[in-house]
Amino acid sequence: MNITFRWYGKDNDTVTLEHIKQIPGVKGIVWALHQKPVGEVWEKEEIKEEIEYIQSFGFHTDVVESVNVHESIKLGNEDRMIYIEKYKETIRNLSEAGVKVICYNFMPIFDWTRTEMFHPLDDGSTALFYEKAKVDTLEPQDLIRTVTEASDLTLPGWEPEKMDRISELFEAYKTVDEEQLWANLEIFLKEILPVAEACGIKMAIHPDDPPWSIFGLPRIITGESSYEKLISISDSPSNAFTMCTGSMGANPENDMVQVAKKYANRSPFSHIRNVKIYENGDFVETSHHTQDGSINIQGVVEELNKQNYTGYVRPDHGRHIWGEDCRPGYGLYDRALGIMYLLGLWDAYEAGKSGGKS
Ligand SMILES: O=C(O)[C@@H](O)[C@@H](O)[C@H](O)[C@H](O)CO
Repeated sequence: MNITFRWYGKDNDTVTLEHIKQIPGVKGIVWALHQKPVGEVWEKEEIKEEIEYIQSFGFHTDVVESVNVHESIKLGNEDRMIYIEKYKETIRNLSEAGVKVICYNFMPIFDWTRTEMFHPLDDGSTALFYEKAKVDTLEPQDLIRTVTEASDLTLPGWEPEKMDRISELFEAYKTVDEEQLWANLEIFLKEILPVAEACGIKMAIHPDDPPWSIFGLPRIITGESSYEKLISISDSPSNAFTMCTGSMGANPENDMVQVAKKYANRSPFSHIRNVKIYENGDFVETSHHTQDGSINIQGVVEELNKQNYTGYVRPDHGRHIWGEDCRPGYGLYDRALGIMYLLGLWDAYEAGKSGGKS
């Protein structure tokens, strides 16, 4: 288990690399060029500058999250090949800089979706919250306002340029159902995977969050059957997954321990976090502690340990605790606590293997 921490870049995050350096066990920074418009090539010089800065703190820069996929590719527009070619160039440039894993998603229009960014919890902290009835009745514009007004810093996947084109995009997606979206993903994968494979890069697709359709938009990376379909599209070692316990696990039908058992070997990157799911379909993000949420985080780590998992792992969304003012879900403190929990579990399972000697 190679522990990493997501960081949004200088002047784009309330957390600094100096802070992250003080969390035990963190080996690498999960990074991206967040200022790049979606679809543009990430140039060698700008990649170099970013990774040199991160590496000067002693962190590796093996994992990029995300290189976002241009909407034209997901929609299957006429100009998609232009963006696919640019994506390939970015893959090549990242591989030259030593990157090993690129996380991406194939969700139409929105990235992760929540109805409240700072929902109060009983312990006095706040956390991201998804209220099903609200999403079922809200207009997308209202939701966009909730998400974008929650932070002065732009949230990936919710870029203002894209949000300005929202009606146009909804119109365009009227002709794209699940089957069509799969077909568009297949074209994208068949184009980029040979390039990624030649470069030794794993393309780790992130599950849809939440893993069901919202606002009538198709969502296809939702559970084990999606993984099987992805595998059937290409058996390239570069066709890989980001296992995200909190995204896929928000649907209680997805047993994340089983998912880890079956797919950890195809997941070079894992996001580990917990959510508490309510009977009405709402869910709230909790601490990583297994007993606080609905996901068996302990069982997932046990499974990863059994498999001697060497992939990259990061704690994911934390609560906002101790008065921290931060990006929604991306504070320092609760994610640092999450890491300590993951490391504690891991070390205990390791010690068990060697009869108590760790
Ligand atoms: O929930 C989050 O914050 C992340 O896990 C996603 O935004 C993730 O970075 C993207 O979906 C990957 O493309």
